[in-house]
Amino acid sequence: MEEPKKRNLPILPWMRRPVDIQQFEDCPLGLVPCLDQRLQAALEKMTISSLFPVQVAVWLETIGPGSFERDLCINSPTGSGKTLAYALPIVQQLSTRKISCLRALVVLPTRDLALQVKKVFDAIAPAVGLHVGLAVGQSSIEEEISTLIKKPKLGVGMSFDPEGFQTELQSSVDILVATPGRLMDHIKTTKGFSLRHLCYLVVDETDRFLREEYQSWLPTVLRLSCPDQQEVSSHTSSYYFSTIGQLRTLRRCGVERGFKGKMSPRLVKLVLSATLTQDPSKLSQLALHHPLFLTTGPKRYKIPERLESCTLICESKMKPLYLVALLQGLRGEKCIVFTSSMKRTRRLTTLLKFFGELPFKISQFWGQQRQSTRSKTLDSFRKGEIDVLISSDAIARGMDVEGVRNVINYDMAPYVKTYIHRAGRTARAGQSGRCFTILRKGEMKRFKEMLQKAGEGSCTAHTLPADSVDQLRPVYESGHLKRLKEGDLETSKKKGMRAGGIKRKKDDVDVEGAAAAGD
Ligand SMILES: Nc1ncnc2c1ncn2[C@@H]1O[C@H](COP(=O)(O)OP(=O)(O)OP(=O)(O)O)[C@@H](O)[C@H]1O
Repeated sequence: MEEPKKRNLPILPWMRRPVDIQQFEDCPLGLVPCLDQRLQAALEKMTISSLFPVQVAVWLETIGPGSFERDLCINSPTGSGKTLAYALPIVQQLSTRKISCLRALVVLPTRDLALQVKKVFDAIAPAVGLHVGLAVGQSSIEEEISTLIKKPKLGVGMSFDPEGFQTELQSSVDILVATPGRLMDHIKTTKGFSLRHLCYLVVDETDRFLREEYQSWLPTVLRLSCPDQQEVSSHTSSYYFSTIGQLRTLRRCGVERGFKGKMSPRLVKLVLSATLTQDPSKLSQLALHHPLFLTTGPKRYKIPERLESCTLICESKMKPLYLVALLQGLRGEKCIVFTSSMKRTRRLTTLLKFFGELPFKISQFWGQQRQSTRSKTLDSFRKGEIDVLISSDAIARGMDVEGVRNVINYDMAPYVKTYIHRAGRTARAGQSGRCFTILRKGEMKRFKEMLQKAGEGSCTAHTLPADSVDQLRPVYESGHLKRLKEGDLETSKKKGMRAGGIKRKKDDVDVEGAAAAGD
């Protein structure tokens, strides 16, 4: 797949002189200025003894002298601890709140990521009496509403009628972690769900969001979280915020926002990614207020310090054999193998199963599996019951699984951003890791160019033990491919019959693909 042609975009003035996160060092918890003792204890319970550089940098711009005065755009490598970088200051800041209402909204592109981020908030927020909610699809909306909205206490014989109680309904949660679709469902239909008290908006994996199909939630949230602007229609809001909104300065004040007679502090936004877009038109959708750019080093992208990039060259048809030989050599170390689509993920998993007894346990993960299946698979992978996870790009962004030692690109990443996010599933939190890419000879040049863009100057050519591939060859050539082809044929015949001869929908490239293409 060809990388889309680069447009020469002007660099926004505020992006030209960023804060370099590299100038910060790990900071022991005892030395973090103003850190609430209860939060320190909660962090220690998580076995965290010091803050990482990006967490220190963000802390200083929020709780420290920066005092949340500016919106923050944070570009920091995969696994560098961005989640806690925003969760900790928000929780500390809300710890003094008097009334429970929805004050912080964290939006993530996938359910799996939302679940993961909620766990981080759950580990610290209860320590200061805050409640965290979750709004994601593929779960019962009624159950979700019952966790998000407090029902009023009723007298004997009275029944609950949400219409009648609309103005009195209160949020049960102070912080909400959500995916855009379910968030919009609540905005449109849940009685008592209100964004008018919102103080903090976090857009994690920002560049995934600033794509067309995700755009509608953002203007809606911006409009509804600004109480005096609720009448601005969504049609006019993007113009409004890109012009008047940026010139207007709502003064921050230390009072609870949204209550009668008090000034409303503006909504503070934190946007983050390991591959933050620099495209002015995309960033303008966020209506950033006096933004401050925090980035790591002088280059646009940075991959983790202790990540080693390796290549393995072979002919296309030999890829399965090289993969099996490579996995055998890794001796059960936790690995994620990335393919280019859901279909290829299923196919490769089936193919590996034809090899019979292999010295590692495999499973598969792709975007359109049921949520319960995906969560179960991730859980088993985390627990070490699975050694090798074959996956589409559904897992490429943000997913944090401890102990992943290797990432293998069975299919080369189509874009530099995809490479960075896939590779970033290993070498997290200062650990070491390797990212292997299986390539055809002709792909080498393009791969090296991509590595350079990713800020990685070198890669190691990995060699397999001389006979490891040859040993697999006879059994593979005699039967596996043939059986897989027959299996494929059978499945498509059945599907064809079920669909009444209607052509099947094109098997898609899973979520990451198109997202990584732009800017
Ligand atoms: N201060 C810390 N000390 C030790 N471990 C930490 C600390 N902060 C975060 N971690 C751990 O580092 C890992 C990576 O953190 P996190 O998922 O927030 O990274 P990220 O920067 O968001 O990565 P990505 O860009 O891939 O989403 C997690 O396992 C987290 O528990």
